This record gives sequence, C-alpha cells and structure tokens, in this order.
Amino acid sequence: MKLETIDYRAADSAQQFVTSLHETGFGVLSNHPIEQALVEKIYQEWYAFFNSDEKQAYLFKPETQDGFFPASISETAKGHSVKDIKEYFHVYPWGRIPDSLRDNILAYYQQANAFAAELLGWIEQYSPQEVAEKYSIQLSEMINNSQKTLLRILHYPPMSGNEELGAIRAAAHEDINLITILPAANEPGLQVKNKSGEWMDVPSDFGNIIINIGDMLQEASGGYFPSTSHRVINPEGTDKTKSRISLPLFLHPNPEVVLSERHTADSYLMERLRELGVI
Ligand SMILES: O=C(O)CCC(=O)C(=O)O
Ligand SMILES: [Fe+2]
Repeated sequence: MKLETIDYRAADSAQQFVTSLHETGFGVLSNHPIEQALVEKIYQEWYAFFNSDEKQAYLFKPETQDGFFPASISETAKGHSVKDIKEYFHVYPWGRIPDSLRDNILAYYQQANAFAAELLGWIEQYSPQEVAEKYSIQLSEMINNSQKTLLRILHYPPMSGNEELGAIRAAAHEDINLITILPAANEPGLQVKNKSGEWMDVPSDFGNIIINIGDMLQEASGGYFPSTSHRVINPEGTDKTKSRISLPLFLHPNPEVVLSERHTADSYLMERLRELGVI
C-alpha cells in the first residue's frame, strides 16, 4: 500500500482520491481550496490559548461535550489503558468559543464543511453501483446542517520526560464519524496502519489536507471504504521540545440518517460512545 499525494486540480483527481480511500482508508490532497493562511493563523492563536490560563474557563460540559478537555482527563483509545498525551478543545457552532477566536474558527468550520460536501460528492460518484445503492440518501446530504459535526483543536504539548510509561500522543484508533478532514499539522507524527499491519507515515507536507474514512462510512458502504487505524507517535530528539497542533473536523451525519439495516447515525454513535465508556 502506498499513500500518494493527489493534486486536487488534476483532471482525474476525484477518481484517484476515491481509489486511495477504498484501498487505504486515507486520501491526501495538495492544491485544495482550504485557505492555508487561515489554518496557520488558527494554529498560532490556539497555541497561545492552550498556553494561557483562559482555557480553564471553558472546561468541557459532560452533557454537551463542547469546550476544553485538559490532559488529565484526555481520551484513552479503545483497547488501551494509558491516556493519550494531549489536550483539546471541541468547537461546535452552537457551543462555547472564546470571543477572540470565534470568527476564524467558525470561518474554517464553514470552509471545511463545504469542502467535505464536495468530497462526499466525489465519493458518491465513484462508489461502485452496488455500494452506492446502499446509501439511504446522498452522502453530502447526510451532513447538511448537521449539529453533530465536531471541530477539534488538538494541542500535543512538548514532551516533559514524565509521561506515563507507554503513553503516546494519540494511541491507535479509528474515527467514529463519516469522514475526517485534517490539515497537515505543524509537526510530523501521524501514521496509518497498512493492510499488512505495518505503520506508515502519512505524507504530511505542510499545506496538504488529509482525509480519512470513519466507522460510519465503513458501515454505510458495507465495508467498501475501510475505517483505518491511525495514531500520532511521540517526537524524538530536539523535536521533543515542540508542541504539535492539529485540527481534525469530524463530519457527523444528522442523527436520524439511516446508515445501514442495523444502524442510524444516532444508534451507531451511542453504541461507540458506550464502548468508549464516555456515556
Ligand atoms: O493529530 C492528528 O494528526 C490526528 C488526530 C486524530 O486522529 C484524532 O483526533 O482522531
Ligand atoms: Fe483520528
């Protein structure tokens, strides 16, 4: 398995992209329409936010899941016992967002959602007919005005040397949602597991956009699109002193959307969150 960067402007980009998603669960695009200057600005201003005490005023609410999640309560990936080395903030347009950060992050949320709708159109167009027949409605329609789509701003702090034994920035996991849109982070570390079980670096040139399949599209496509395991490994050497910021947008269908004979988006999400022990 090879993960090639695909030029969004190439004549056959849609087909190449969907082939990559089918074969690897991942697709990497260059020359895409997401404004890189906006992404860089967001990395800078949220880095400052994570380094300030202001974040404590936005402690997440368990009922709504918006706001700041400190490292002390950070996620433990399914099947793991050690917490990830990260802190993060969950942005929903209806949720709490610091005023000074609101305009840029919501502009990004809107741009990335529109881009996701286009990419879901590509996926629908290049799904084999017997797969496309399984989609209960158009894929892009599933996320239209969804209140569940979640933008996570992640801060992986510099390594202190006191990390729990075996802890890594993000332990191997699969995403729960339909697709995830992830601008390349400011530091490397993202890896994907290939079909032979080996970990490979995701080509993360600054400016690339990485898209991966989540469990919900795997379910809706009857397994044609695989929800592939990925992780973020710890930095080595001088990179240990650096923070890493990343910005995954998790596209969630509206709750009533039928994914398969056994699941709506809501019943599927609840099952996964119960497995994770967060509800
Ligand atoms: O930080 C990254 O590059 C990936 C994060 C991720 O996979 C996640 O939060 O689900
Ligand atoms: Fe992920």
